Amino acid sequence: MAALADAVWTPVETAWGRPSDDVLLGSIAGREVAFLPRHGRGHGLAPDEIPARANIAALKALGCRDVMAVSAVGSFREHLAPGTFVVVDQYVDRTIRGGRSYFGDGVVAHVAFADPSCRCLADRVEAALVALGLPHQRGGTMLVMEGPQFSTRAESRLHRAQGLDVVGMTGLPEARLAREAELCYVNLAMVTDFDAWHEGAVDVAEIVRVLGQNAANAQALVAELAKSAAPAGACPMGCHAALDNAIITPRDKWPDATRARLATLASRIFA
Ligand SMILES: CSC[C@H]1O[C@H](OP(=O)(O)O)[C@H](O)[C@@H]1O
Ligand SMILES: Nc1ncnc2[nH]cnc12
Repeated sequence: MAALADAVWTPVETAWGRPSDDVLLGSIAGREVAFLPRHGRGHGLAPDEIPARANIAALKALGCRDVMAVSAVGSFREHLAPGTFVVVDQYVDRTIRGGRSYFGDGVVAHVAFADPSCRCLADRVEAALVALGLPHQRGGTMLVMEGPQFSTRAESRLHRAQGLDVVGMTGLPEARLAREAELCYVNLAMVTDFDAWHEGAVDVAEIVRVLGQNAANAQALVAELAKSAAPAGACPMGCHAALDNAIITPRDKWPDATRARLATLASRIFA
């Protein structure tokens, strides 16, 4: 992230443990920006080893309001060629990993997740893509698979026939947790390959090559997004009030330890 001024890698500890790595804190055009590599620097964490709860909790604790997640994805569509960006608006979950909620342990909550992406933040991401002239599609459904192996050809053909757009391994539970943490969240997926439905097979070397070719575009996009104005006050989509009407356990039944942990995530309710 060359655009990040005065950048410092900063350790963060959360009630859900340490995030994937230290967080790079800096600023772009006077706006504070935090960057967290979800696989860690050097890519030492497999998709199911990513501490997603700690990652989102760390960003929340640092005062982040908007989270743009960037993911490398395979494409199920002929027109979504490598190098294309997709502003993801829906997900289909094929993961089996745990750690998908901050709730439980005596405090039960069910947040709405019908519209998993923040439309206001997606508007700003789209505007940045347009400003930079980058190939993109606004909206698209990401299939999140467990991995770490890529899909079989049969799985890939099935998911393509189901009308899904892209496939990745990390978009969930991240988006679920961002909603519970009352953050605005959108995933910007960068297509690195046609998945196995296409000829040939997916190959990490090819993915890394395409990522390398498009890293400058992704960085320029983050810089452009940071320059765009966030709406003043609470998110009009309600992201900052996601826990209103979601908690079913009465306050007087909340165990102290759980309440204290949740207070680090949503102090307006649990502090
Ligand atoms: C390097 S290919 C597989 C790997 O790439 C994607 O990572 P991310 O979502 O963090 O960009 C995919 O989900 C897999 O984890
Ligand atoms: N084809 C693919 N399947 C799953 N995750 C991916 N990340 C990048 N390409 C992928």
